Amino acid sequence: METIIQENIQSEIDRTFLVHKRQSILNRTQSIKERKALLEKLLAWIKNNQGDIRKAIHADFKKPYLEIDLSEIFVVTSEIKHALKNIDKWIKPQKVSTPLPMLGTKSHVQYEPKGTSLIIAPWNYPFNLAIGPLVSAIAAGCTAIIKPSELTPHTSALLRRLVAETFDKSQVALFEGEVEVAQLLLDKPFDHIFFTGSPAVGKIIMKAAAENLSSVTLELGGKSPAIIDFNSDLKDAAAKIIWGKFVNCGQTCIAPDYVLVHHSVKEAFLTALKNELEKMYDPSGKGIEKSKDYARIVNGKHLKRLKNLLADAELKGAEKYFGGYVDEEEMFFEPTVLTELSEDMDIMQEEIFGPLLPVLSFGDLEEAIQYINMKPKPLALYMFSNDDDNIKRVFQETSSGGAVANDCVLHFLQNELPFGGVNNSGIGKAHGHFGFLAFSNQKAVMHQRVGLTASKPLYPPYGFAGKKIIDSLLKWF
Ligand SMILES: NC(=O)c1ccc[n+]([C@@H]2O[C@H](COP(=O)([O-])OP(=O)(O)OC[C@H]3O[C@@H](n4cnc5c(N)ncnc54)[C@H](O)[C@@H]3O)[C@@H](O)[C@H]2O)c1
Repeated sequence: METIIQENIQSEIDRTFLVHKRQSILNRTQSIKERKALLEKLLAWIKNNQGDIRKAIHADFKKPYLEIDLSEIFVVTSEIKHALKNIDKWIKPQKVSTPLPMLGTKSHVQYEPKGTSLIIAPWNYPFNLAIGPLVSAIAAGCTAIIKPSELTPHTSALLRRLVAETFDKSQVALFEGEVEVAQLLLDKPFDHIFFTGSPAVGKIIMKAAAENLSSVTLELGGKSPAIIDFNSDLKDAAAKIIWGKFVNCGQTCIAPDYVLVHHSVKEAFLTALKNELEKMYDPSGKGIEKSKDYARIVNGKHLKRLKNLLADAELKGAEKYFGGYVDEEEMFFEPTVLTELSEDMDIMQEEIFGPLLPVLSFGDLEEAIQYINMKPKPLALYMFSNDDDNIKRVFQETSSGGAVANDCVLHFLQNELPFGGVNNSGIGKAHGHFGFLAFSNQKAVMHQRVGLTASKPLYPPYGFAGKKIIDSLLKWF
């Protein structure tokens, strides 16, 4: 039975890929007006179905409506509006200047759609991370096949409806399913693969892409640090870290993974963390599990993984400063702050991706910088300080996909910035113009008129005239 289903999906994938291959060639002459029309249709669908989007994501892991509106819907609608506003500018061929040895020629960069694209999305922002990259694919003129996460079935079903009601199958298609479906898709020679997920699966994707030399954008994860300098506004920093860490129940790729706080303000910072946590998630004092503003863990497997991280840390000497309560039936995991950490704990090696926050201290900034530089490069780095020189120093002496001073997570909303990681946290960039570039081939175009080779002196049989030209090139340029 399973084999028959597998064969059906296989033939459906084969057929869809072929259709997309043909369409992607036609798309080379697609007008900007056509691309804008597709984006406007997408925008209208989202506006008309906002209630259904909320319901689907909430059904998957009780994400609060306000968080859905901000981090799933607004992020995507602003991405679409930004593309609609800028697409004419992005598509325009870019003239380049002509260096002296190239006099007599004329050159420009032409943006052509890469062609067929595959978008593989994770579960943690299931709408945003499937549709956000689709906006860039459409803006660039690519066809797209989306493979949403199997862990958020309500959102996946909604995405299927969105695609069916908005696009012609030849432009955008969607395949739901488990890992096997992703693997069948990955056998196809896509022109570009845009993957969002874990570094471990990112490596599998890159290997599969290598078979066809498909280009890739890998939006991965990692351990993003937050540094609290001795002179920072502790109350403000604590509030921002509590929000950045516990929004979406800590299941955010750019959540601060752990905190490095200057030893002189550690106790005051921990007190501020506790105060801010209670203010946000337990204002009535009835317990955080009663809060409607706190999401749940996506499934039992992840809940168990987080419980194991906590147990391993406690076994090796970590102390719970706050939290630790778990209700398995409700998939509730209380926001938990840990101190007394050491490097042999799993929690200090793996991306946490849940509501556990280790707080470590450092003596001077050099120590914090060295600690970060010993680990794989993070997706984001947050620096809370009142000293601009210290901020500048940390940003210069560490490497991360993004960096924010005196806040966290917010850079995701800034469409003018490239979003993505570096090495272990990702390859390539997304959002706005950078997303458009990810799905575009930057074609080098030159027109010869009377340039270097026009009178053929550089061709064999080599003679005096050719030698003279080469000699002067070497001498003067
Ligand atoms: N950089 C970003 O923008 C960003 C955003 C969100 C999440 N993330 C990262 O994603 C991870 C969490 O999401 P997840 O658990 O859904 O990630 P995941 O890597 O387990 O899965 C992501 C997608 O890949 C597919 N997949 C899983 N195993 C596969 C395999 N062997 N072959 C082919 N496809 C496979 C899944 O079906 C899913 O659609 C975290 O590491 C997080 O940091 C990164």
